[in-house]
Amino acid sequence: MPWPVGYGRFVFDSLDSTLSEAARMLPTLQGPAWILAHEQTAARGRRGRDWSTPRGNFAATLVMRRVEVPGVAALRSFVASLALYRSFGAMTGQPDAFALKWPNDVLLQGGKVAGILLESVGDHLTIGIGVNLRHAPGAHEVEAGAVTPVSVAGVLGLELEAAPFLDVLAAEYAVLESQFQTHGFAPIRRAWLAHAARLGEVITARSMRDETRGIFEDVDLQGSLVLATPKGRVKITAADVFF
Ligand SMILES: O=C(O)CCCC[C@@H]1SC[C@@H]2NC(=O)N[C@@H]21
Repeated sequence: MPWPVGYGRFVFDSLDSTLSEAARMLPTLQGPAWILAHEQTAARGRRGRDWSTPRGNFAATLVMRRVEVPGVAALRSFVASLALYRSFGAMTGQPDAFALKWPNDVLLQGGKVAGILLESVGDHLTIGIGVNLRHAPGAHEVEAGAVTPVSVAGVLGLELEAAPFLDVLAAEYAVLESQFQTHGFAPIRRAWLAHAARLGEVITARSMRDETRGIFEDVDLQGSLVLATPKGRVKITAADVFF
């Protein structure tokens, strides 16, 4: 797939974090850009957690100017996770092995294979993407009850390389980004839901403050998780989901 027109591409051997490098590079960038590192020494995950990137895994950040209000810009986590889903399908030939977990994890045969962290830097948005291509942390390294981490190599026996993975992901992302800009979130949401894990099943959403258990009914047009609970429909804007 050709590299998408208008996007920068920067590849580093080792960085503290591609998110941090994106923030440092911002003043020099002319347009949206992808920043890849073959190793990260101080990577961060969602909710202040660490993220491990040994060599062989994929770590990249897409940085772009934020033109919408923050709530709309944050919907790009769905654009990015859908692009990841499509890239996995294209690179492995096994799309049905993958599923999407709200808000933006990708699962491979039920285990977490990729995560996304969105950050705002002034009027820019950075979308950090980590994929366990070769290595996955041990189950004891993640929160109790969390989905077990897995790698593409461990589950499918395929040894994918980070740079070609970036080329496919950047192309898939650019197609979806232009769809998002033209048609808004609705088609992205529909496509995302078509690959959602545990839709129609009972799940638990846990935030810093509370825990809600209910049937995973929908993701609304604001990207909120909609659970049907004994007390009625509950919309959740930020939480971790447990199965
Ligand atoms: O907690 C999660 O699931 C999100 C993990 C995001 C990790 C990626 S790796 C590339 C980018 N750089 C970072 O420091 N974090 C993100």
